[in-house]
Amino acid sequence: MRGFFGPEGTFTHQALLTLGDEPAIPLPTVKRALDAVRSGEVEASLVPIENSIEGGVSATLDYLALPDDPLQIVQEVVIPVSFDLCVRRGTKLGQVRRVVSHPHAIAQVRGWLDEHLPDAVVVERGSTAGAAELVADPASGFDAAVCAPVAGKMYGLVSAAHHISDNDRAATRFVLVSRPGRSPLRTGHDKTSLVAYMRQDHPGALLEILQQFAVRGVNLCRIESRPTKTTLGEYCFSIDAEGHVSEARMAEALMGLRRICKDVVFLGSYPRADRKSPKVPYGGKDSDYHEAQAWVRSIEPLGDDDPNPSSHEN
Ligand SMILES: O=C(O)C(=O)C[C@]1(C(=O)O)C=C[C@@H](O)C=C1
Repeated sequence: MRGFFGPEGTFTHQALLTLGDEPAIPLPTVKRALDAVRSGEVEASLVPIENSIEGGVSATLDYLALPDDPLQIVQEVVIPVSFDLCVRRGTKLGQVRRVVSHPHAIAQVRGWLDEHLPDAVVVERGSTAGAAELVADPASGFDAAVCAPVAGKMYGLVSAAHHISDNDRAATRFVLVSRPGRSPLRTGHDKTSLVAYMRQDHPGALLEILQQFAVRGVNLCRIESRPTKTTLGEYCFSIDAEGHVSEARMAEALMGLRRICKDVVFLGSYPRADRKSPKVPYGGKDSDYHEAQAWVRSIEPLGDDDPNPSSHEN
């Protein structure tokens, strides 16, 4: 059985429905949804990871990549997100004093709220659908939820205002996460996610990480720094790169990272939702790497007359 960041009616739920109509368990927080995968309660969970306006979803980035217990992304889904202001039947826009929603949703309608409800108190809660469920109860003290119109309907609310997003092209990316195992097969339009921990802070440390990808012609689709949660000012880098770990240039980039970083947490290679194929640079095909490797071996057959090659290292 699958889990998802719920309750029913979240954008995560809508994203899940695009994967089929298998029964799935709503879990109230991202942490719960990921813990349920770790404990084996569910075989995989769908969680939000990135929004085109607000950026990365910190709870997902952090709980997914626990260094001692990382999970693996096996699929991604991207859906457009658009919000309504949902109220109990009979409530007029002018009567709305207290609004509730998920922090990412609030951030995406900030301009509309400032213009239309400048005096309203805006309160953050765990999810957009959870906010709609709250507003349905008149004793909750909330008059309106910022949520998907389907969530409003699901909890018996009506829309006091439609399409209140400040940016009408907003989209959120969700990932289906399972316990570590074999990556889904390479499709030719894949993404690889990982977290890189620098060996020590020094000038050019980030540049060295980026160079591992750049020299092999691997394009990055997302990079952000996250606190390591050990010392103030210490960060790791959460990265999505174009390509699959079974491709030679990606494997070489990962090996390069592994050599220069304190730790690299692999979070999976999986098909891109937009099916965009990467541009392979000159000399970047698997056959180019294999030919070059065969050439080096033909010059100096590996290890043949040197029983202990590492003894030359200093
Ligand atoms: O609360 C929801 O409906 C969610 O699925 C979470 C979430 C998010 O974390 O970004 C997903 C999409 C929207 O951008 C707002 C909230």
